[in-house]
Amino acid sequence: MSDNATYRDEELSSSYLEIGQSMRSAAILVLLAPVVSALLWYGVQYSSSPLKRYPGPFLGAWTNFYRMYYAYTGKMHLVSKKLHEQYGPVVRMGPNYLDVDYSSLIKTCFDVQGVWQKTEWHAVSGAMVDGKLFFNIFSEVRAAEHARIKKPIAKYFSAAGVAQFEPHVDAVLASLVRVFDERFAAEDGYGEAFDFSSWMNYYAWDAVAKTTWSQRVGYLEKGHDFDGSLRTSEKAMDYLVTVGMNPKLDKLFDKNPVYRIGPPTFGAITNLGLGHLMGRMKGEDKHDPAKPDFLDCYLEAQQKHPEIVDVYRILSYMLVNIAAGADTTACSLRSVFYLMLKHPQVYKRLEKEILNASFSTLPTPYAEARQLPYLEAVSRECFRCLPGNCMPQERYVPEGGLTLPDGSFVPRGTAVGFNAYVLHRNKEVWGPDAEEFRPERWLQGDAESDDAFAQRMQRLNNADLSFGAGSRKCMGMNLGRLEVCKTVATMIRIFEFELADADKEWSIHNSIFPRQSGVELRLKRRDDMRRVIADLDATY
Ligand code: HEM
Repeated sequence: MSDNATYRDEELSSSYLEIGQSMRSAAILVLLAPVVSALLWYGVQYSSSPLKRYPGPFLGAWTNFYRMYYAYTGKMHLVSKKLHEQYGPVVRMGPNYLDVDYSSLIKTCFDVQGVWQKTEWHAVSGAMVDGKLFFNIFSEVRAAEHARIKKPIAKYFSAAGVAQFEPHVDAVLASLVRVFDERFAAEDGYGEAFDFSSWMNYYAWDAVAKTTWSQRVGYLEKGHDFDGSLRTSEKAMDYLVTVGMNPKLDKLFDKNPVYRIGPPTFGAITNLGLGHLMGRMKGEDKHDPAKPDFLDCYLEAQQKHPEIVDVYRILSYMLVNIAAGADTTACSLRSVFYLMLKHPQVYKRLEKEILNASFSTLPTPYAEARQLPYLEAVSRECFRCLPGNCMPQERYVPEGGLTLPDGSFVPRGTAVGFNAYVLHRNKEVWGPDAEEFRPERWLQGDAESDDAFAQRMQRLNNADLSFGAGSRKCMGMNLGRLEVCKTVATMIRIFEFELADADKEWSIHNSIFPRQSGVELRLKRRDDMRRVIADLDATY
């Protein structure tokens, strides 16, 4: 080969090399461009954010994936608490989100007019109906629309309104007593250990279904999640808390118009509700007219407000009862039994109060159970220690902004969140024993004057977020309290309880509702109760 030829070959291969290199560089540039742009975008957002002054975890200030991860783990309440211990009352946990531990702001941020709107976190639980987004009373974030759909049914949730549903709760409670007696009481002494956590779910779901359309779902009788709805509900809540931290992702997963990826839908319960609604409208859904249910009330609301209440709306009212009223009540009942039995002196005192009361009948009428001050104190302490909603209750700062107690100014459009689990442990509000389970804090002290007690209660009530506050306060609070109070009074009157393993701790997965598992109990029928249980069985 000549020198010339060699030279040309080298020249050729070097120009190929150059072309190859520049193509590689171009490819790297193409690949890097989005990353660099994203970093630039994040950088500009970060450095220009008015929330930059607030402390918090580094990643939280950059991306919502930080909160999303902890929501997914079910430990958000513990993470928030730890961050507040580290950083103080205001923690920036998201690019546009401040988690605050100031109960003095509850009145402002949870206003009764609804100026402080819920964030899109809640809207993730909206559903697609005929290609349109449909929001229920919980998920509707627009204040005016929320007020419009709430108005026709609000009165049925008042204390007097829910009193008419008590016979339904009695019927399901009587079944709970019978099922517990048959399955878990021994002839003499305590029976086998059982999973109280699951049974409270069965009970609460059956009870809220019964108050809503006069029929249980059937979990108590069957003794398991026979139609899969309880598992579906857990998955739907897991989805809501996780994707709710990054609501744009909801358009990809749930509201995707091309292909819906998830979460699972409440098919079985929706069909059950729809069946009752259609049946009732045709006069085929038999129920005792002397025992009205929510569905009767919603149909009455339709008569009075036909422009607001159509068939879809009635179904939505019914389903929100189940979604918002079942797990919350189950969680509250688990808390009462677990925390009370973990503190034997509390159990002894409550047992004494209940056994000394002479109830006119069993199940204990709510009007009688609510007269027991220690029972009320124990329930409130349980709501405080493990609130039924352990995720932050979020609102957008409206026009005019918000001045925090430290004097700093938070601009309009910022999301602020109040986690009841954190606020209920604030030592400045609840005292140095805020971390302790101490029902006595809800009672008048021996040396405390009436005035001082009233003032202290006022302070505690103002700081209590167990049922939310303002225009979006829990609509079912009166029913939830009725169920918890009479269930505890009835069960303790009829049975003695103990923890299967006094040293074992429960586990909690926070998915809005703090789902407790591992609450294993044993029970024993009280000596004088055999006859009463037989009578209950015959009556209900
Ligand atoms: C002890 C049991 C209960 C607890 C601890 C509880 C707790 C709560 C909390 C904290 C909220 C506010 C959530 C937020 O703002 O993000 C709420 C809202 C709500 N709850 Fe309950 N709840 C209970 C029982 C019930 C029951 C039995 C029903 C219905 C039958 C119900 C229906 C609702 C509804 C409809 C809302 C939305 C209210 C609105 O946005 O206007 N709850 N609940």
